Amino acid sequence: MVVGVLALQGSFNEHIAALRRLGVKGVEVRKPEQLQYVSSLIIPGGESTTMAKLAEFHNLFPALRDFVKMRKPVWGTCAGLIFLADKVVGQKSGGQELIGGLDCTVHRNFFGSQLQSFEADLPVPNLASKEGGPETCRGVFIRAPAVLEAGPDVEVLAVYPVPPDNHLLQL
Ligand SMILES: NC(=O)CC[C@H](N)C(=O)O
Repeated sequence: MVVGVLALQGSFNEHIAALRRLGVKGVEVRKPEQLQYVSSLIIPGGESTTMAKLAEFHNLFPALRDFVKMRKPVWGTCAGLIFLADKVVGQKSGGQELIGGLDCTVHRNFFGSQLQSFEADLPVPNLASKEGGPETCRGVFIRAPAVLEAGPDVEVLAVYPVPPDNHLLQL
């Protein structure tokens, strides 16, 4: 099993290093043809507008969409999640190209700027009972997006509750 990591911009090195710690072979993907040699793909965090421009420049979108359509496993972290969403709000003017395939609406910068970044423990009871891991998972929210709506076939693994008086809900 070889896991591809989209290596255009952002935290691809960290994902490759995490795979190495797990004993899984991870390879950097920069060209469309490299997708043929990986069984699954991670799209890292970073800056989704920049990443989309680079993906467009390298003509990666058609191959990425085919990869998703073949139902091969794809993991999106932060900017990677934005890439995979069917719908995005809060885009820069002119919009940005998406891969799509994940039936959800994502707000690109829901939690604000870099200064508003934070960490929180998220309860993951279903994961813990199915996989036997810890009851919580540390969430790191760096200029983080939020999933505002998810379709009926999307399984939600963890939720970060936003208080009803939070300014973010007025966005
Ligand atoms: N940590 C991240 O990947 C942040 C994503 C960022 N909000 C974006 O628009 O791309």
